[in-house]
Amino acid sequence: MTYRVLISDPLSEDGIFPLRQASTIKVDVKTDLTEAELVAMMPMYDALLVRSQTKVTRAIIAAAANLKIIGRAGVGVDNIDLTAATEHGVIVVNAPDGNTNSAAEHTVAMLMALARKIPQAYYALKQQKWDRKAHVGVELKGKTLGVIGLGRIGREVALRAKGQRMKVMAYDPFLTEEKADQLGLIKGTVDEVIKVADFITIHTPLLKETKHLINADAISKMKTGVQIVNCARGGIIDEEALYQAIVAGKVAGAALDVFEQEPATDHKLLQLPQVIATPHLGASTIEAQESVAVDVSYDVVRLLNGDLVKNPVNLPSVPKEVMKKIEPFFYLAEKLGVFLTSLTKQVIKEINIYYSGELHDVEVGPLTRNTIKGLLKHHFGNHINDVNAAYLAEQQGILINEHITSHSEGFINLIKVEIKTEDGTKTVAGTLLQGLGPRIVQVDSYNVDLVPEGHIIFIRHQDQPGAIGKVGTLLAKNQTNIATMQVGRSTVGGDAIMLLTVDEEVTEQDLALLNKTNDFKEVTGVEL
Ligand SMILES: NC(=O)C1=CN([C@@H]2O[C@H](COP(=O)(O)OP(=O)(O)OC[C@H]3O[C@@H](n4cnc5c(N)ncnc54)[C@H](O)[C@@H]3O)[C@@H](O)[C@H]2O)C=CC1
Ligand SMILES: O=C(O)CCC(=O)C(=O)O
Repeated sequence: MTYRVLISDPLSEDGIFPLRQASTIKVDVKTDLTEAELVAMMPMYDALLVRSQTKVTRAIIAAAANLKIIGRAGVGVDNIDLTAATEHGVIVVNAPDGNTNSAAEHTVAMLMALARKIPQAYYALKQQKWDRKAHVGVELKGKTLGVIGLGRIGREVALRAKGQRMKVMAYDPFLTEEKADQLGLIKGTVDEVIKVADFITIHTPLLKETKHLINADAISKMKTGVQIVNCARGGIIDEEALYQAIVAGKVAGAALDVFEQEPATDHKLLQLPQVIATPHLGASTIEAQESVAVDVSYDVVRLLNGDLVKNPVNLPSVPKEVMKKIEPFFYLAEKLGVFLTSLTKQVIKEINIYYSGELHDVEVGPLTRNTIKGLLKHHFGNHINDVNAAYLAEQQGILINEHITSHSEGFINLIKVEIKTEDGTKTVAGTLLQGLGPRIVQVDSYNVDLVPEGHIIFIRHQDQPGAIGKVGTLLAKNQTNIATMQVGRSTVGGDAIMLLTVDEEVTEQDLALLNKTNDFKEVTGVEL
């Protein structure tokens, strides 16, 4: 099998060696494609690798029938329609660490260039103007740098600013006093930071909450003469508000690597002498480009080999050691879902999954996704996978609850799945027996011992003499051979179940024959 990978933005050739050397992968590099061209080409590709130029829209994702993974060689994934990717079961990965250093260095370069008006002086000198008065700057030493967003890049910038003997005050929703002390900086709220800072640098992602975080109101709270650096994302600063504040003399200068609309060649901010700018160059170093390309390439190779990816964006990442513990349960979880959903034709309203025994202290999210996949496979076929299982369930209005209990009913580990439908509640439970593999051990209130695979006939009936014999005789008429059989009953003569495994796929004729007798309350074929 050969997988096809499309690289639609310029990536470091040295960085994509993991793809080039994989014998099962064919790489095409085609840049500057329009959306329509991508829509037309995508059906033949299994993976798409981009930087920030390609806008991976819903239309492109919807057209990509074979697409399994989108790799973003960089941090920000705002050029990818994540909702559409999740909905279509396409995993998105990025390279969160590869360009941190380059982006931090670029920010510091912009900060220093801004403080000392280096680009303006350079530009004047190139025009043969030796004007020293016009380019008097300010020192960084002793000034306060306000850092909004203290993630990977923000932290590196803060440390470098301390090297310039600046005071650093930062805001990040995850910044604790302890962490701030360790880093030698002051923790503040956004308002506190922007009020005291002489220079402000932004390092958040562009989110609903951060869009126009720096707007006219925020600027009005800043010191007159403040200077602002944005090497994160255009759109975090309200560009019109910044323009007006610079013209009014409130903001003394701005250094911008990013713009709300890129490319931004004729932006009015660029007309202001107080604004210095670069065309989104934060990550543009040989080292960063090689590093991010290597990281996403390896993740594409991992996924296409059926392995776990390292940097998923639309799936929580699970540490390797946890994954090792829960991976053996994936099969069981999915089969419990398939089994249970086969027993009802009603719409599922609620799913409760109980994890117990040795599963009580692990990250069970991946198991839940496998269970949901099993439960909904019936409706969504191969379209459902780990990436979109929870999303699709949510879209159907199904309530999903995970319960961690210590009560494992005598088993070392137990997964119990309960669904609520118009019909009432149905449950199935399974365990992983050491050395023996997975078993279904409970169906509703009946204890059973069933290997969850193959062709199964599930029957609900009244406990009475001859019931078992009748099933054997009827199936024999269709030449259907029973491999194993189990019965369970609530009380003598009460409600009972039969679980038969048969050699071939359960046919409509088998079910029709059993149903015709009216001796059985429910007859269902289950394919596991
Ligand atoms: N100019 C360029 O070429 C590059 C730009 N970037 C951009 O830089 C930004 C930061 O990247 P990283 O540090 O790698 O990301 P990160 O994920 O490590 O850090 C982002 C931080 O922002 C914080 N944050 C989220 N919402 C916030 C809010 N409302 N207020 C304050 N903080 C908030 C998060 O808690 C997190 O600590 C991203 O927007 C990324 O796309 C990254 C690399 C290169
Ligand atoms: O690919 C690039 O050069 C942009 C890098 C960037 O903005 C990011 O990684 O978020």
